[in-house]
Amino acid sequence: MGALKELNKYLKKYKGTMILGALFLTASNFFLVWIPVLIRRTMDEVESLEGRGFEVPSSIVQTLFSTEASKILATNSLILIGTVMLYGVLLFATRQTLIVTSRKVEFDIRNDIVKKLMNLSQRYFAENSSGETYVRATEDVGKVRDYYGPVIMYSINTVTRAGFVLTMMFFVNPELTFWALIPLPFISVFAYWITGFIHRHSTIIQEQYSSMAGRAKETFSAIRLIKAYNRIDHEQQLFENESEDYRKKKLRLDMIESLFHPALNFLIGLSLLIVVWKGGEMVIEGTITVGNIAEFLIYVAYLTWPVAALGYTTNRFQRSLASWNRIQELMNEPIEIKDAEGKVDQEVKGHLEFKDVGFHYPGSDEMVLKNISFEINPGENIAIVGRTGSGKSTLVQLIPRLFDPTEGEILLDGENLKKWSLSRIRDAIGFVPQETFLFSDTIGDNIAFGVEDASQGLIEAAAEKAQVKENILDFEKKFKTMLGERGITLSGGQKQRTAIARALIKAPKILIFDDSLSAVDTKTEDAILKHLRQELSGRTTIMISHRISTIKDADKIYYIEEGQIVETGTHEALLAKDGRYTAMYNKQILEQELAEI
Ligand SMILES: Nc1ncnc2c1ncn2[C@@H]1O[C@H](COP(=O)(O)OP(=O)(O)OP(=O)(O)O)[C@@H](O)[C@H]1O
Repeated sequence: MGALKELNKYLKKYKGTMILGALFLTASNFFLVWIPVLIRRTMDEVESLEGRGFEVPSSIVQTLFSTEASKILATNSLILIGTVMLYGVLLFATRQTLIVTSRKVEFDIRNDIVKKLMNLSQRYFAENSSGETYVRATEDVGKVRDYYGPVIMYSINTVTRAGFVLTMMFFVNPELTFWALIPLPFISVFAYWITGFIHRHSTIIQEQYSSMAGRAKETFSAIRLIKAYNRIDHEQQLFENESEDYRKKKLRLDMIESLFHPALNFLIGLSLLIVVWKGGEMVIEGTITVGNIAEFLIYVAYLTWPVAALGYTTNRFQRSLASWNRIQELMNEPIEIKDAEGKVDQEVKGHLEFKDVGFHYPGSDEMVLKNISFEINPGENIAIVGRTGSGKSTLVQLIPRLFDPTEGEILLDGENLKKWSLSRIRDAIGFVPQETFLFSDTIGDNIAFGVEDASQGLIEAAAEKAQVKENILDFEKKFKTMLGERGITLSGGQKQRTAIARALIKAPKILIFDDSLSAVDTKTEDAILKHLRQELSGRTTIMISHRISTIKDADKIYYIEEGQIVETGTHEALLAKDGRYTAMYNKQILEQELAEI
């Protein structure tokens, strides 16, 4: 019941429309029940004319209203047409209010989910697969929408229609009503059972479909690898297995669905048979008229859908609740990284200080960073080096608060990062991550990503500084060249330089390069660094690299090993120490010499 209350919260905004929709639906059912009455009246009135003889009318105009019989038929037909039209208009109004509202609520819920997801910490995304998250925002929202739309609409429909129809039936003949109603509960139970079965199997089929689609997606993404390794037949076989599984499950569901309507019609037929049989006896006894039987038959037909809908709706309601609970789990996830109350919201100068920072990833006890302490003055240029897996990327991810330290604190301009306005910090940082991600969009828009309404001049200047402008101008559509699935694929080095341009266009106070030049050759690297040096002056810069040539000019270099800073100093000072840094340097010099031979 608590969940129901929560579900209904979303309806508050649309209360007026919902009430209006309920009134339309009630009114439509009110008019509907008069249709059988009119039919019965017509039949009975026409029957009463039997034996009185008919005058043959000479024209259509004369037909209408000219004889007593045609007068009855014409009047009743007009009333009938009017009633049916009124019913139709009200039904249209019902769907336009109730179903349209359910779409609006669906829109609201989906927006809330996406907003929540955007603010959740990296921990959530590490613990939940992107597939699960996608299902929450799509399928689960769709199933919850069923509650606001069909479930509410069919429930109101069942109650009001059954109310009106049963009243009319009892009014005509309570005994015949009793007989006619006998098969109806079976219809309801049958509909409940069959929709449950369909739902369970649809879920299985959906999962199978996702698995098949996932395999196809992976296969096409890796098509070059598959061809190069001559695994086409093997992959084809794997796909066929998945496809065959899907086919079998789908056919089983199709069979059950094909049984649904004949079985339902059989039960409805049973009801109608009882009415004709029992009603026939009553006509012979003189308790009811032939018109009453026709009237009853229509009433029974009217009742069957709402009664079947009872089972169907109960099932859908259960599904909506299950989906709602899954959505609630997501909505109740704590937002761990957020603005503090009374947040610091001022211009960032770029002074950074790590104080005894320790960190382990959520779900793991292993400390990836231990007792990290260092300070960077505004405009200073520092570098972090170390072997793979030593914790370099983890360290820089703490600065834009993608994670918070588990021990110690990080100060920005003397204030703990946690006290700062999140958007202030993130706006002040230009981050070039280790793995470049480019959107399926134009190169220009990819560069302009972090800046609202960036001018073409600004985009081109950023591309120039990142040494990628010439490459872009070589493309036919230049900055309008599409990237990604529907466009071209950039080389690794071009991608990295586009990502650097994306960071530079923000003109940020703090720049972080996480191994951002690994895919460019040393000549291009030199050219980029030369340009960057001017760009970096006045900005706090942290540069991670495996290549000593990239960072040797830094104001200070930190060598990290197993999450700890083990050596610090300028390039020269570190070489003089003849420690790990020197060993790394010598190894790289040797490798370079060997490559040149
Ligand atoms: N999300 C995560 N959950 C758990 N452990 C992680 C996660 N990300 C990284 N690690 C682990 O943390 C350690 C440090 O990783 P990190 O990426 O910071 O190293 P790195 O020095 O940047 O390495 P590289 O130079 O290869 O990029 C590694 O042992 C890695 O396996």
